[in-house]
Amino acid sequence: MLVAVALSQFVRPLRAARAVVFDTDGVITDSARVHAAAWKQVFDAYLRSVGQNEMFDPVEDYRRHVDGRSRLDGAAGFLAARGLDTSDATVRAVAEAKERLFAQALREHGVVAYPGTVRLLRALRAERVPCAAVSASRHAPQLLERARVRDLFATVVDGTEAARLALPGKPDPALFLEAARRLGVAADRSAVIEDALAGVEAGRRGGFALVVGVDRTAGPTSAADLRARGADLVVGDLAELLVGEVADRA
Ligand SMILES: O=P(O)(O)OC[C@H]1O[C@@H](O)[C@H](O)[C@@H](O)[C@@H]1O
Repeated sequence: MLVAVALSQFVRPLRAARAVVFDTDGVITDSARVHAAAWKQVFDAYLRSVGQNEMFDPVEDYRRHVDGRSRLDGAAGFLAARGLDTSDATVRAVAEAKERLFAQALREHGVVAYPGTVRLLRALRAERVPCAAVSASRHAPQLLERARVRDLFATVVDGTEAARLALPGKPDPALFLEAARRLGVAADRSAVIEDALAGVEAGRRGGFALVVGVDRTAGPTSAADLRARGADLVVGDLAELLVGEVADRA
């Protein structure tokens, strides 16, 4: 007797997902480094102005205090971590300066999508698994358009939507849950793919069936940190979620 076996293109942990929610900066588009560079320029100028010698580390400080958080939360988070002034005026001034630099960098250099992410998105589309893009950033729709991947997502929940709907930022799961709701699939049947520690924690707290951590920095503890915050699986590139690629860096 012949038995039909459905061959999946996806690695085993992803096969049960009926929807996939992607973070944007650093997962879909190569823009986390653009944010980090803009933050560094602004924080360093501020640190010098208040007589501090230890500058902003665009890998470690960014990962721990800024990545995945809204513009104001990121500014306040880093200043608080250094024990500096977190008054509304200072936080807003720093955040606005960063926004000017980021917008200028986008105009001058643009942004691209990671090829491995595009491969995964196309495979999900071929298997009719709906996908959403989520971001703390108000620039996310523009980034997705400029990287020519906007049409691969059924919905986008970005920083502007979060403000309009009064959704709390990551590590609260509200943005991811809103995305799953729009896709019409429960969180416990959906996967979240995130590179930020705050975002991985949000996926875990939201009760998602699978939380994939993306470790682009490959630092000494970066994969372990993603796991500690709740990642079930850590990959360096999203193509590793397709069969035939190596998945899950320990
Ligand atoms: O200032 P924006 O574009 O609204 O972005 C807010 C935040 O968006 C997050 O996705 C980034 O990780 C942060 O670095 C950024 O600060």
